[in-house]
Amino acid sequence: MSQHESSVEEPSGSGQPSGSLESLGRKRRLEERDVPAVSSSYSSAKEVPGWLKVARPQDKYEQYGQRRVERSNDTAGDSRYSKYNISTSNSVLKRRHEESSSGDDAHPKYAKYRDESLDRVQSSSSSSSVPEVTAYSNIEIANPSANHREIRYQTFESHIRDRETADINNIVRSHYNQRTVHSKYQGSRTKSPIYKLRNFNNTIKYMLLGNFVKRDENNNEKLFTLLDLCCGKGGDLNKCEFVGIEQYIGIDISDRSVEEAFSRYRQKKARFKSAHRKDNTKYNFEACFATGDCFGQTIPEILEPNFPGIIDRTFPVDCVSIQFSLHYSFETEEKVRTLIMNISKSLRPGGTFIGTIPSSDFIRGKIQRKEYIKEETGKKKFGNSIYSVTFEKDPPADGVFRPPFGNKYVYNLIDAVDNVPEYVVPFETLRSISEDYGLELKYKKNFIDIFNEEIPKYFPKLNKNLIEGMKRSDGKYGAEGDEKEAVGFYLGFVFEKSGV
Ligand SMILES: C[S@@+](CC[C@H](N)C(=O)[O-])C[C@H]1O[C@@H](n2cnc3c(N)ncnc32)[C@H](O)[C@@H]1O
Repeated sequence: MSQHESSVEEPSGSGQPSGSLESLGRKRRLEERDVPAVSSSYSSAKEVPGWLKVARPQDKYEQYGQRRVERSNDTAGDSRYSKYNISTSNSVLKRRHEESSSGDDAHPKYAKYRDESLDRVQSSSSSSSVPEVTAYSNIEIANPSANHREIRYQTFESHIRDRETADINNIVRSHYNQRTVHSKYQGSRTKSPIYKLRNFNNTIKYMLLGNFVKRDENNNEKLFTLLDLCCGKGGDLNKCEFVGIEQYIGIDISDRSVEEAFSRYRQKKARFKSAHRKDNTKYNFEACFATGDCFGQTIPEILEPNFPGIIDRTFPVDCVSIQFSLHYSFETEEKVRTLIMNISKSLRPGGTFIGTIPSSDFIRGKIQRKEYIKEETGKKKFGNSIYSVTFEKDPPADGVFRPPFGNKYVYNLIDAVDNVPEYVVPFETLRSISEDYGLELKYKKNFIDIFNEEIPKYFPKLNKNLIEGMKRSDGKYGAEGDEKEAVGFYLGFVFEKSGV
């Protein structure tokens, strides 16, 4: 989903002065550091930054367990990786944009901007449903405004062939790759029909991250770190500056999105690091980005080939954030367990797992109250002018999905998500699996309630443009009409890693 498409860039400058979050100890740590813990300036794939050139104990990786990855194994002889069956060759560091060109159905709407290679999804039998792991560091992104004149706003539609037969990873990757390319040319974001909705969703994420991303006050040695799973185009980078983190690690399956996220980060990265003169319009944290499948690979499998030593140097982290994405994992129990294991093993005790997902309570209510229509195809559908949910199979009359995995629906959000398959996330199942991995539920609330409860506190803290972008027709702030129902489809949650 995506409102998820929160790739909404909020208006620039929404990074909040984080002076209140800075303890003296932290300032000292920053001053004393002479090498960044996660460097953004890897000039080539072969160069390993100095801070990573350390011996690392093998058992650090063992906490993530063993996963099978189908790809060429050229790591023979390196016993550290044998249990993950992952490649350490430089070949995996190559950008993998060479999805072969299909030359298919050019859409007149943005044909001139078209990257035809993005249209085709790979066949479901292809082993590439697990992406090759790619690190992003030294990437040149053309400035689109230099090449194309902005004429009018063009709403987004994806063009995915083989949609019916392709597997979810391929559909999702193609969709978000196309979305990323399109967003460069579509015109001013303020013209989007869901501009207000995006601002609303961003505000919710500010509130969740602002309230629940906490540094480890008992450990002055560790840098304040956030792992952003399914990070998309880096729509939450501003929020990370807002909460004052020191290190950011972003992973997404869409290589175009990861490229874009890195490009955005690089453009706003503060050049000089000084605890005394902090430029709050810039990113004062270090970051790295990688492509990977967060539901099918372990975090070391994704990160280590590109950033050797990163697990030992930067994990466990203080927060794992997964925004508007977890529902894609509910295709199978195995995917959900892989994801939750990744999250739990990445977190320090007391660290938080923060996410936003469609609410199974909301979906159940719609079904129980029979607030749906039957399409000509016989499929049941609910929604309004902004969003729609179309069930693949008849939903259960009581709205309780059993078994809790693989309950597919197609989600549509105007100008953002174009009929992409998603899966119902029965919240109790998420809670129970999370508990299996030592994650305890701390907070769960519908978006409307989060907004109403938190807005008095956040109104003075957030960027003015973001707030103004939520102005309703009655002069108040928040969501209204069809947008209100569309945002009410979502909930925010927070789990905490148990232990000391
Ligand atoms: C709606 S977007 C959300 C992006 C970002 N979290 C935000 O809030 O702006 C969903 C993201 O999930 C990513 N995604 C879906 N399945 C994934 C997977 N298995 N592994 C990694 N990323 C995945 C998509 O590529 C897409 O960028």
